[in-house]
Amino acid sequence: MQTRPPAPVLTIDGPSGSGKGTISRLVAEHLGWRLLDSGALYRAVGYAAGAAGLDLSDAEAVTRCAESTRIHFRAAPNDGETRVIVNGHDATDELRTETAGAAASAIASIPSVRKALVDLQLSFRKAPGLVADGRDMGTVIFPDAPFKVFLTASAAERAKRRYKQLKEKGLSVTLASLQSEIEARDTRDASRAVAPLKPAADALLVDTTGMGIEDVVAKVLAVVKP
Ligand SMILES: Nc1ncnc2c1ncn2[C@@H]1O[C@H](COP(=O)(O)OP(=O)(O)O)[C@@H](O)[C@H]1O
Ligand SMILES: Nc1ccn([C@H]2C[C@H](O)[C@@H](COP(=O)(O)OP(=O)(O)O)O2)c(=O)n1
Repeated sequence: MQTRPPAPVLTIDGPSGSGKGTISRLVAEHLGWRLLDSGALYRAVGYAAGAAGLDLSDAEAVTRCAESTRIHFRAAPNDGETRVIVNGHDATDELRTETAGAAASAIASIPSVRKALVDLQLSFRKAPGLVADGRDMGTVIFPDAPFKVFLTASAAERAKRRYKQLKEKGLSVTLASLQSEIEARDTRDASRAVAPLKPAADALLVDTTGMGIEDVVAKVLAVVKP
C-alpha cells in the first residue's frame, strides 16, 4: 500500500507584533491552505484558567485545564475576524488584550501545558497544506515542515504596530507600557526551558522593520515552492 506524503506546512514563528498573524492569514488565503493560530490556543487556556479562578503558576491545575478546555475556531461571515470559541463561549474579544497575551505567555512556560496542546496542533495538518503561526512551529511542532520563516522587527516598531492595532479596536493603551510588556514577554518566551522562542536552524529570517505588509507577503511566498 502506498502511503501519501504528509501535507506541506509553512511555519511562521516570531515575537509579538512581528506580523505573524497578518502575514500568515494573507499567505494562507493566497495559497488556499489552512491556518493554525497556535497563540490563540495558549491565550484560550490562559483565559479558561483565569475564568476558573486558577493560580496561573499552579502547573497541575493549569495542565488539567489545558487538557479539558474545548477550543474551536469559527470563520466569521463576510471575511471578518475568525472567532475563537472557548468552552462554548465566543472569547475572541477577551483573548486579544495584552493581559490575555501575558497570561498565555505565563501558562505557555509549563511543559505539561504545551504537551496537552500538541495533538490539537498536529490535527490542523491537512491537504492541501497548512500555514502555522506561533513560537515553536518550526522547531517543535512541525520540525519536518518543508517551509520555515522567522519574522522579527525591532521592539519599538512592534510596540508601535500593536499600539495602532489596539487603538483601532478601541482599547485604551499607552505606547510605553506596550513596549515594556512586549519586551517582558519576549524575554520570558525566549528564556523558557521548553520550546523557547528561537528561529529553526533551517528558517528564513525576515526582519520586517520598515517593510510593508505586501513586501513581507511576497518574501514569504517566495519560500514556498511547489
Ligand atoms: N510589515 C508590517 N508593517 C506595518 N504593520 C504591520 C506589518 N506587519 C504587521 N503589521 C501590523 O502590526 C500589527 C500586529 O501584527 P500581528 O500580525 O498581529 O503580529 P503578531 O501576530 O506577530 O503578534 C497588526 O495591526 C498588523 O496589521
Ligand atoms: N506556539 C506558541 C504560540 C504562543 N505561545 C505563547 C507565548 C506568547 O507570548 C503567547 C501569545 O501568543 P500570540 O502569538 O497570540 O501573541 P502575539 O500575537 O505574538 O502577541 O502564547 C507559545 O508559547 N507558543
